[in-house]
Amino acid sequence: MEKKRVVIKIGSSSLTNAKGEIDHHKFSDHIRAIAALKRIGHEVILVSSGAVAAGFKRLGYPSRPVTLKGKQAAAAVGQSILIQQYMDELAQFGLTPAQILLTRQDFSKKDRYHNAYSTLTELLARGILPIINENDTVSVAELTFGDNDMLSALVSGLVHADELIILTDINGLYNANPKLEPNAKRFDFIREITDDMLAAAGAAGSKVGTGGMKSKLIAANTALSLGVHVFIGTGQGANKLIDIMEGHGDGTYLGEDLSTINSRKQWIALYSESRGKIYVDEGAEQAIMEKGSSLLPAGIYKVSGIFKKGEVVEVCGLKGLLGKGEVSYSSEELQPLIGKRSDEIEQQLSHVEVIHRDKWVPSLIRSDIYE
Ligand SMILES: Nc1ncnc2c1ncn2[C@@H]1O[C@H](COP(=O)(O)OP(=O)(O)O)[C@@H](O)[C@H]1O
Ligand SMILES: N[C@@H](CCC(=O)OP(=O)(O)O)C(=O)O
Repeated sequence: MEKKRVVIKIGSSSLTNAKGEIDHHKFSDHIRAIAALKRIGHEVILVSSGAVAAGFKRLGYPSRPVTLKGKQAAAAVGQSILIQQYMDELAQFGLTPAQILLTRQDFSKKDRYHNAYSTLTELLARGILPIINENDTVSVAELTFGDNDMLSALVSGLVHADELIILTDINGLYNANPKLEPNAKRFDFIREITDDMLAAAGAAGSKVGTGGMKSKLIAANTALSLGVHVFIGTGQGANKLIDIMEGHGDGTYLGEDLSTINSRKQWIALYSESRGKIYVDEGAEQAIMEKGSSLLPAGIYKVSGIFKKGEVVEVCGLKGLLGKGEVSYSSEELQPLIGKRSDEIEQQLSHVEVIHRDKWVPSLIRSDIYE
């Protein structure tokens, strides 16, 4: 079995009840599953929500506070309750947690980012379970991660994780909120997050969760763009995380299975640096995205940047980025071919494909989602 680095995000609704207490049954279930995943050799980093949800009752609030100072005070109380619970439960499996509270600036400042990376890798090398949450008590409202879904996506990129598992109170993404639409259908596998999916993803389903499915999808999009596979769903029992890793999880898997694409395509998708951009019309977009065809000069209307034959370029459609591929022509050779029909240039060239389909990787994110 290949050892993988896995970030697991657990939402408030999967750790606490609506009264502002830890749900011991759910909590123990997660710990058993994490211990089982570590036992078979995977590296695990936990992003745990639940500080506000576990703390508000002790502060005398009847429900999850809505004011900033109320949330920050509840998080300060709840975070220690949470970590104490983690320490007690993990000890039964001989595991030790490490608490890491992060703010937005820890990602945007280069030195802090590198320090966080070094600390996390050192903890993993020593078999510790890092447990990350946002440093709610000092976070300024406008500078927060938004929610822990986005924090977990950024962490998964920071540590170069193979998988991000977002555990929640529902078994995946549906085409409508199933708590409101009983006939909603679940997606088992999604290669690309579309505008329709984002529109169908609604708000939080419980009194303690924040963000709902929409924030999970936006976070998943970020993780996919960082080369991390994502699972959103639920499960029960000690084997639930192992099942998820083996592809039998109860939820939605997102992203292309990069293990099935060849290593040239993998390199193009994840590591290559783009040297230029090729802009294509609707017909060409359809051909390369839906029909699995190679890119031909006829569908190209603009080329930017300076690149050599064999370098990687981005291909953009009318709405944004479509993917990346290795070009068969330099930018200089390509300019006079723009818009030409294949039969017009066939005589002069040994082949007409600008990007051969074997050297083309469609994007996992659609840039227009952010526009
Ligand atoms: N299209 C959808 N598919 C699945 N769940 C959805 C959808 N739209 C909204 N939801 C809601 O999102 C909730 C999960 O988000 P949230 O309550 O924030 O959980 P967590 O505390 O785990 O972050 C579900 O309980 C569900 O009610
Ligand atoms: N940092 C907050 C988490 C807020 C949050 O995103 O919660 P959730 O939607 O349950 O993952 C806390 O610990 O309460």
